[in-house]
Amino acid sequence: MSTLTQDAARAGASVGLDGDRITFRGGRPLKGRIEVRGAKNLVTKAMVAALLGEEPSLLRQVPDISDVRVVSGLLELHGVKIERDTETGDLHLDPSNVERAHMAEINAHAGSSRIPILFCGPLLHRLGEAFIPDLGGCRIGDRPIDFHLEVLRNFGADIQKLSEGIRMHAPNGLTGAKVELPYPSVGATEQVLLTAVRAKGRTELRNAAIEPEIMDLINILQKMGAIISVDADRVIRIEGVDRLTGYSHRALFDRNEAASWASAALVTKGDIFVGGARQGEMLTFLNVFRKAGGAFEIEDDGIRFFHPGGELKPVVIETDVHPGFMTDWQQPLVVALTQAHGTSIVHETVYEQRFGFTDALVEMGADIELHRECLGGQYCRFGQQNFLHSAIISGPTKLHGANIEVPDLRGGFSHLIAALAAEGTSTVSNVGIISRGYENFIQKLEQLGADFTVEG
Ligand SMILES: CC(=O)N[C@H]1[C@@H](OP(=O)(O)OP(=O)(O)OC[C@H]2O[C@@H](n3ccc(=O)[nH]c3=O)[C@H](O)[C@@H]2O)O[C@H](CO)[C@@H](O)[C@@H]1O
Ligand SMILES: C=C(OP(=O)(O)O)C(=O)O
Repeated sequence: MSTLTQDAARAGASVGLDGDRITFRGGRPLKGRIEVRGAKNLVTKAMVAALLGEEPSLLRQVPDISDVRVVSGLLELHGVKIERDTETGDLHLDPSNVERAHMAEINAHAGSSRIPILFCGPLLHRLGEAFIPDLGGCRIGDRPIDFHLEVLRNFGADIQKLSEGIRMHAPNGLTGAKVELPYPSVGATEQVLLTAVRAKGRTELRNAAIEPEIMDLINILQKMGAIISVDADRVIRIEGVDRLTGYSHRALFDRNEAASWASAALVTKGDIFVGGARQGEMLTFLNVFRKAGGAFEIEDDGIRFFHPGGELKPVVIETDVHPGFMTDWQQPLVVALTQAHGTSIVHETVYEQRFGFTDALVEMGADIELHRECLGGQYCRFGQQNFLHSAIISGPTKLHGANIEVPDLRGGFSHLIAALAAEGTSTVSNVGIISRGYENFIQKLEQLGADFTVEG
């Protein structure tokens, strides 16, 4: 069994997906209402933040996704008591008895998610040492952790790389530092936040990421007693405090899931009301969605995304850090762009290998050419290298059914919606991965009228 397949099986099993393969009969518009709950990219970090508190925390709107299960498992190994109500989405985390966990038990979670690297600061504060297994997450580039390790060294951590995982100590505790990131990495910014809040003295972070999920993590840390200020020029300042309490927080909605369903509505000529979606965090997406010919209506309790009839239009997009066009929105939108009249260009500047999913779309009839050059106006780290990180999509092209294998989370969702838009029957395998970030996607597809069979 390949590691990818193992990931998929683990993810699928954890959400009760009967099989790892779905056969779709395409051509029906997706119509109806679905709900999105807390963001995968916030909830998992908020769970780690609970480790820093001296009292229990309550996180609300937690989705039933496999990344949440992986992080719950790791927290439990460290003695955090977790109670979960999947119906309401309430998650109670009690960190009163944080303890050392066995390396072998932690290693059982190796390759499951990227979140374990964020345990470093909280565990160093609580226990003086931490062991971090090899990370997982989507294979959409090399995804090094050099910024994280550099940040932790700046705070005073002593780091040892082992054949499996990383071990670290902080014999003299952790002390605030001045840090400048080479690139506004989401994870490295969170690393600084989760470490600095209880470090001795002040921390100044330059070139920080400012994604909405990071702002919501800052909200949580402030509720716990942290002192954090955010300047307009990507500078975050943190004054370390001696103790933090628990928190009670309603998690920010998953804007990436919402954008994915929006693209599903566009490509299937459908009409989807995404309950829980909000305008503010999706401004950049909504502009592009409108330029591509999609329509939306913003309500107090969600956003209706629909194909208003007429032709879809080509767009030029460069993915970027917030407030730019989020890289996680790119893959589902590319499927819709195969139906636009004209040539679209997508320049991926966040990950060097995020177009692997397009092979399957080409097999289904899409006209997509990948290029090594930066096909966009902005500086990109991948330009002078051998990475196929720009795409030219010419449309409209009829999509027809095919047998395809899901490569990663967003690529997988893209394959589902391509199969739903295609003429004829498609079999999509390795679908368990999709449960990493899309709660109850099978039930949601059913609610929206998709025609499919889950196979064992
Ligand atoms: C669980 C989670 O929240 N995942 C999100 C998070 O991933 P993640 O936090 O892993 O993404 P980063 O923002 O850190 O990565 C951005 C870029 O920085 C590079 N880099 C990062 C760290 C490092 O130590 N060295 C380095 O070179 C990466 O290879 C990548 O090219 O932000 C990404 C960018 O918005 C999203 O696509 C992911 O959905
Ligand atoms: C890349 C993603 O996630 P992760 O960082 O968890 O792999 C994603 O959510 O699209």
